[in-house]
Amino acid sequence: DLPEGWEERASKSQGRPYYLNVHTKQSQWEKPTDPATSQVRCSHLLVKHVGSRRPSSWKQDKITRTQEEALEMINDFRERIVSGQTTLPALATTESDCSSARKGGDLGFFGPGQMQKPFEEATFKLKLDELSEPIFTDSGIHLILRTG
Ligand SMILES: N=C(N)NCCC[C@H](NC(=O)[C@@H]1CCC/C1=C/[C@H](COP(=O)(O)O)NC=O)C(N)=O
Repeated sequence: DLPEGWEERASKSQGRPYYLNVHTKQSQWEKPTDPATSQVRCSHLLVKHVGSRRPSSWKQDKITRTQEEALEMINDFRERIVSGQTTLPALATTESDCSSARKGGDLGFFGPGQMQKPFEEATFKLKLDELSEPIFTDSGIHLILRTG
């Protein structure tokens, strides 16, 4: 039978089973041979505000914008990505208040317990290549793109 963390699911369209990683909700056609990983990968764009746990960044030594202004910026950025005018990695490079900006927002792989809960839960819920709604953490307001 299947290695730990995998479940077999009947595919409606293809008339053959696919396999679901119960930790990351990712699915695949190939029958798994290894235990399911609980690691996911994402890139994010963070806009900090005066209420952020660390209201400072590579962009701005003292961040004074309000949470409301940060949300307006995040919504504008999200529109520009959804409309295809730009991409999250490109925008994160110049606009993100996180040091990951220098890597297009890439945070690498992480598992449960590493990131603040709202961020972790949002990332695990996203499908591959899906862009989140604005996500609020103590760091500020994020857009998350699931990449792995
Ligand atoms: N494992 C990896 N790659 N790095 C460790 C991340 C530690 C983690 N960080 C976060 O949860 C915030 C929200 C999501 C991303 C993130 C990035 C923060 C945001 O900036 P800050 O509020 O710290 O100034 N910058 C770096 O940590 C935490 N448990 O505090």
